[in-house]
Amino acid sequence: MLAVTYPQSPCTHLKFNLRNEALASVSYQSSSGLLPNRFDRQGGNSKAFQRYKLNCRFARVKDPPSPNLDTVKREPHKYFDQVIITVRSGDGGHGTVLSIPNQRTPSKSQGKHGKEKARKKISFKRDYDGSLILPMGGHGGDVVIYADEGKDTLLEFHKNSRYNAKRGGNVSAMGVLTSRLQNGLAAPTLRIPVPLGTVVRRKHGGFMADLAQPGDEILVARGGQGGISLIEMPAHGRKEVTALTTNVMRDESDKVLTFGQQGVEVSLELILRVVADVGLIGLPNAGKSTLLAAITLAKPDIADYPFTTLMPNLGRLGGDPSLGAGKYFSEATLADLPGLIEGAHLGKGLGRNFLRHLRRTRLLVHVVDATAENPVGDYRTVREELRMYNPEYLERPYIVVLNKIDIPEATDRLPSLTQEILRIGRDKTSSGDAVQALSAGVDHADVSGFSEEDKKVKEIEDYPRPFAVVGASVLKGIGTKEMLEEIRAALRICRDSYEPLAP
Ligand SMILES: Nc1nc2c(ncn2[C@@H]2O[C@H](COP(=O)(O)OP(=O)(O)OP(=O)(O)O)[C@@H](O)[C@H]2O)c(=O)[nH]1
Ligand SMILES: [Mg+2]
Repeated sequence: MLAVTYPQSPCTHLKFNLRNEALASVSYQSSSGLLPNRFDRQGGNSKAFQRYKLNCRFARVKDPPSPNLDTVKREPHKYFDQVIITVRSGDGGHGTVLSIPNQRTPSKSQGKHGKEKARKKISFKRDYDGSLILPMGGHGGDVVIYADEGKDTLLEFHKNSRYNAKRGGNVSAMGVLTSRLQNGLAAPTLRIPVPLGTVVRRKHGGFMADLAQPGDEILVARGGQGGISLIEMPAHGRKEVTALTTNVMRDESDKVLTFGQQGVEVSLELILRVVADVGLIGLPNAGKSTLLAAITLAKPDIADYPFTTLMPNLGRLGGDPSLGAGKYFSEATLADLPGLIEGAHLGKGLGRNFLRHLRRTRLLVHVVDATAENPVGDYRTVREELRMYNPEYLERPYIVVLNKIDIPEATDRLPSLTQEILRIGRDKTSSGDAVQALSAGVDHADVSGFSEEDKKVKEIEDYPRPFAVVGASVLKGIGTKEMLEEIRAALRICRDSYEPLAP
């Protein structure tokens, strides 16, 4: 079934079956009214969308509208970071059947020159052991997938999901064996570039490769071998076809074939895991994209509605001048991820799809909107989502940015919010992991005097406290310098404690 969207009415989805008959037209609004059209189009895993999907399977439109195909555009696939492609390596080129040319014995009358001429005629290509070398069909093209720094997304694979390598060339000559016969041309390798951090898996099989570094590559389909050539020899008054090698293909009647081997077709799943040093997380609208735009050259979409960011944006942080040029930490990559909401680990919002991008990050920057109704509750929600998705993410060093402190209401709350957040999580003296090294360097606020309720929550919230909590307005540039210093300091420590990064 093909889902199409009319550009004029972004909330309308028309379902078509393969014969292009419309099955139903659906229009819906989110109940909260919060979700913008862009989310509606992309957020197919929202409950509302799934319910409608089920309903519309049974609904048939009596008079299917005949859409003007020029105005219909395919809805972009929501899983931009996951795609299935089919690749096929090239078939091998064919060999041929050749006959030995007539080699008349020179007569005595031809003299010395005649004998030499006749000898030249039979100087075919021979192997080291003297056996004849017959030309082979060209090797079919292999298919290789490689990591390319110039690629950012897998989107193009949704438009083109089939890749065929070329077949090898046939042996061009037919007929008589000569010394000049060439092998068929080998087909070039089909090289498919993918972004760094792409994992290649067989569709119905296992893991094949993790293309994390520039130049990483994997041969996913080997081209077919070129067909061999046969030689026709006169034997007992009739001609018999003989293969000069034992490595031959035979048909059902045991006849030796000169056909090249067929290429192979494989379906592959490509999964993009963003490779970044720092992952920006937080609820929708917290200001993650604004933060990225403030400290890097990236230009992500920013808007005052949730789910503005639909796919991760990457930005590069300039080198730390205090370390000097050429020092081991000169820059870091930041990934701004779509906002997480409660239930993200179950696939709500856009969350689950993107949570896996955190896997390759060393440091998390958790952005909290300090003007929100309950910033500490929001903070907890996101921590809880991380825990539900993968408890290891909770152990990852992180910094909390209390954002939007340009608004007076947030400025007033900043000290109390900072205190509250610093009280959540594992005590710096409790046994821990490498993150403890980070916590040890932090001058945490006074955490004595927990209430009973706090103590209970602490049991669940058994994760390290943030490396730092900073107040900032990334929009107005307030506190961004301090925030950057904290990010850099944390990254320096991460580099020391977490080499090499787990794949
Ligand atoms: N007053 C104020 N507004 C801010 C600040 N930072 C961001 N905003 C505003 O908050 C809104 C959301 O900002 P985004 O950067 O798009 O938020 P986001 O976290 O990337 O949102 P999603 O992509 O939806 O997850 C925009 O209108 C920003 O202008 C800030 O420091 N102060
Ligand atoms: Mg954003």
